[in-house]
Parts: sequence; structure tokens; C-alpha cells
Amino acid sequence: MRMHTADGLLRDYRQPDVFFAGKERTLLANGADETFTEADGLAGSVAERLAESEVPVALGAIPFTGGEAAVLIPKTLRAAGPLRADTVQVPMSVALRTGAVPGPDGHRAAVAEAVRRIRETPELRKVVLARTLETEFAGAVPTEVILRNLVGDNPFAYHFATELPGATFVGASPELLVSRNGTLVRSHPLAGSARRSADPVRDKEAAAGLLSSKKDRGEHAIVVEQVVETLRPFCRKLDVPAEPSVVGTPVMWHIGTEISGRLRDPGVTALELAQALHPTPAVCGTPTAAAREVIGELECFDRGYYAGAVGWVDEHGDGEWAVAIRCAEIAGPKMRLFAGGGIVADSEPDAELDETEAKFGTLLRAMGGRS
Ligand SMILES: C=C(O[C@@H]1C=C(C(=O)O)C=C[C@H]1O)C(=O)O
Repeated sequence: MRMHTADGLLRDYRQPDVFFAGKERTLLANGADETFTEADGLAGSVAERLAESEVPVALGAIPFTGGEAAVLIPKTLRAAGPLRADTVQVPMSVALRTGAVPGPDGHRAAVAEAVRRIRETPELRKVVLARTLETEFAGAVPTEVILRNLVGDNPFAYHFATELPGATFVGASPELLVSRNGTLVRSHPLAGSARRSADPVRDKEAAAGLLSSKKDRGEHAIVVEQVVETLRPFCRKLDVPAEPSVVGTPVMWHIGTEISGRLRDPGVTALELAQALHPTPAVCGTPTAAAREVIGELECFDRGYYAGAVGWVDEHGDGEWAVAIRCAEIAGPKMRLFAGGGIVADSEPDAELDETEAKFGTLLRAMGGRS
């Protein structure tokens, strides 16, 4: 059997392949033997088909809410270990047009309204609000260049390029929704963010300030609480660190908690766990249904697969699903970037606006810009 290297798979990726690089495996898939669009019972239907499939892995994306899943069993699949190589940045042409939807004032107003609702609704504790950045290039966006640049910028993220109806979805997520390897289950929720600084002293201060911020710690605790509550019934043992830690990307600091557990029933697949956890309050809010409703009212665009989940599951039920953030949809010459942040009772509109601008930086850097 020919062995593949993760770096080789990255170099071979071309749209419309499906690429996913996580901590366990790097996968490059081509063609679709079977596609799964029905979100209800998705984990069950996928597991059933995988049991008899020649290619024993399904991969793709599930949307933020409602809508169709975009998961497939490919015709061919190549697999390698995790990506380690640091790829050289490839230059890209500059975007002709960019425009944020909503613009700065629109986002500030939405944040202020979410804060007002959180303060006056006792059970509503957190709502995640996002915005988009629409960009247009002179020609078709080279998805493989964006993907390679994302990897080069941060080899430690979960990288993906997967096909959606009418678009390619590409990103470098720092956040693990869930992974399953045998009976070992892991989740690494992030919530609470600060922009990084080019000045090392200020950068360190930003990380320390984030970890000691009461508002950000509160925002983070809400996510951990729900992830633990959801995983508890699936696990006979669950390790939750008493204190969170700081996790860095090239542009952001986040508060993170690495949770691990042992599955009670090894028949529960990674995709089933992902669907049980999704959407966590890191991308939706709490309580989930009320937060989702506020998002529907205050966001002026459809999230699609942004803030959904992207990953893979195999015939044993092992798999990795990342939270679909720090990402963009590419369609021909157009590229739409997404970024959001958690809003709690003491959030400030200007700071929240800045957080989304900073988070756009992950994709902007891959597009050859500066963040
Ligand atoms: C919603 C996003 O990020 C999420 C929200 C965070 C926050 O509110 O602090 C931090 C990490 C992510 O869980 C995004 O990047 O678009």
C-alpha cells in the first residue's frame, strides 16, 4: 500500500476534493459515492452505510441550524497522520471589493440589543452574534492557495476545505467540538477572546488580562457547563480541569478547557457525539433555543455552515469534528468570511466589533492581507 504524507495530501488538494486535517488524521477525499443531507438521524444513517462501504470514512459539514447536512462517503480516500509541516505562504492577488455585512454600526446596534435582552430576560445568559465580510476578486478564488496559506499560518488548527451546495467551505478552526478514538472522547471548547499584539510584552499582557477577566471567564464557564452536561451521560469517566487555560492562534487568544472522558458505550460514534453537542454556547448561546431565536432576529444573514461542525467519522465510530469557525465560503470570484463572538450582560459593542475584525484576520492573512 502506498503511504501518504499529510503535506503531500495538502499539496494535492484541488477543489472539489474534500480535505480535513486534524490532530488524528489528515484526509483527502475525491468524488462522492454517497451523500447525506438529512440532518435528523444523520449519525445512524452514516454508520449503517459505513458498515458495508468500501471506503470506510464519511466526511463533510453540518450546518449551524436546520438546513441540510453536507456529508459524504467519497469514491476515493487518501489518509495520512497529522499535518506538521509549515508550508510557505503563497502570494495572492488583492480583493477588488470588500464589504462587511452588517457594517460596524449594524453590529454595534445588534450587540447593544442582545445585551439589553440578556439583562431583561432572566434565563437568557449568552448570545453569539456574528457578521460576514464579502469580498470579490478579479478571477476565481484559488481555494488550494487559501488552504495552504491557512496551514502555513497556523499548522495547529483544524483545517478544512469541503463542498457545500454552490460553494466551497474553507477554514482553520482552533476549536475541537469532539473527537473519539476508541473509547477516548475529547472536547476542547473555547470562549472568551482577546486580540493578540505584535509587541511581545503587550501580547503577554493581553493573554493574562483575558484569563483574569471576569466577563470572559463567565462566558467560558457557560460553554464548559453545557459541554460537560451533554457529555456526562455518554461517559463513565469525565476529566474537567478545575481551571481553564489560554489557547493561542496567530491572531487571537482564547480561553479554553480541554475535557476528556471514557465512553460508556463504544457504539456511540464521533458524529453522534458531535450532533449531541452542537451547537455549543461557544457559537450559539444559552439556553440554546432562546439564543438561536435571538440570533435569527438580530443577525441579518444566514449562517449556513458557519458555526456548524466539520469533520469525519469512520466505520469504527472514531472521528474528529471541529467547530466551523475562522472560515469562509468560496463561490467563483466571491469569498464570504464569517466571524462572531459571545455576548453576555456586560459586553461592550465596540469591543465586540473589534473582536470580529480581529477574527476575520485568520482568513485575511491567508488571502495575502494583513490583519
Ligand atoms: C464564534 C466564533 O468564535 C467562538 C467564540 C468565541 C468567543 O466568543 O470568545 C471564542 C471562540 C469561538 O468559540 C468565531 O470565530 O466566529
